Amino acid sequence: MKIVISPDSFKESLSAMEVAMAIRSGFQKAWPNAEYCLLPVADGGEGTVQTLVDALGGYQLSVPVTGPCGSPVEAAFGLVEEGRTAVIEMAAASGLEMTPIAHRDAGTTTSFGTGELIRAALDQGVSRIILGLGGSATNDGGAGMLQALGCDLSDSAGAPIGPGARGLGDLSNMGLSALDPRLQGVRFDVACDVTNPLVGPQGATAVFGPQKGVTAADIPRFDGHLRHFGMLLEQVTGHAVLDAPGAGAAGGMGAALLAVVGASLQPGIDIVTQALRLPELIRQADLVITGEGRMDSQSIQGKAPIGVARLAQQAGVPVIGIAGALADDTTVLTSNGFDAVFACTQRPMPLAEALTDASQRLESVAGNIAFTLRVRMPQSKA
Ligand SMILES: O=C(O)[C@H](O)CO
Repeated sequence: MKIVISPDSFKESLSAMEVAMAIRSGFQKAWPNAEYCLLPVADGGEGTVQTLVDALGGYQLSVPVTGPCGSPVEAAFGLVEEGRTAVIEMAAASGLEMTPIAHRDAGTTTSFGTGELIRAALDQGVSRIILGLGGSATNDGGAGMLQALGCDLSDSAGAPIGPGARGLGDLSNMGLSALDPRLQGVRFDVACDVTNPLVGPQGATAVFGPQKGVTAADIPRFDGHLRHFGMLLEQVTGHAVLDAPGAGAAGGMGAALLAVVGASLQPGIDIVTQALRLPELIRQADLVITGEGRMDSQSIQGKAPIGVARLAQQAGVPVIGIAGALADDTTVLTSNGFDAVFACTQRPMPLAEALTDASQRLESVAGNIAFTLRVRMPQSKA
């Protein structure tokens, strides 16, 4: 039996490779002789650089940039294909995980550091940038990133706007004449973790703002700032961004990249699975297992496990999902490719407790699933 194990990370507790290894350990208890193929995936968010550097062979460079809260941080990006392609994760410079809970305020957090990371890649002379969007601490539409690349975003008095979603509220003018000229010679493939639009009920602020500290009262205001920003982007660049799928990824950074550097926005999982040759490997498998820290209705907006499940479904190979936590109504998952889904918390517990020992819990549930797969119901009782 050949089993492909392709999970995403369990955020804030296990890397994608650690998840894959825990699942394999559990399965080996019941299926010690199965052939296991561990291919951790990512969806454009945190873990994308590591996954692609491992798959394509390359190395990482670390540079100092501005963190989401304005203080200096070290952020790494990958160089693959003999240095011709850079792989950047916006979450490395402007991510939610690097932002302490008490400082998660999308009103002020900035994507400036992502722009600095892009500049560092340009310094290496790359001709292609794969930029992973997702897991951001920001809701600034990528305005900070554009400023770091030379874009003039100013208020009605001509002063540069301040950081974050609040700064965006002062935006009056956009000028691209001082944009880094090296951007013109670079192809941008943007790997989005979601397909949400920039604004509206499914937009960046309404759906992902709350996890970045946006209060219910601030949602309409910040959504309005992003709409104004999107309209200005459309006016200045001629690119339609307001309804584009993926424009709302990473706090609206998808929109800025689409408009200003003519990026192609693709589901991150598609870019990653192609690089890993996952479709081909799944076709040769008997069973596929995937998972993520949480699987719910947000997962179907382009998250990695759904991408893996759909590949398995297309290949006619059974696929099981394992998550730290699941949607109350799991039919949203079973009607989108999964044959079965399991949560690995066996009793109610605080999140902090669930995050510790996640590996053991995962191994234990994987073992139970594996033993269940050995059970044969007598025909008469089936
Ligand atoms: O960063 C975010 O806002 C979410 O991961 C969606 O892209």
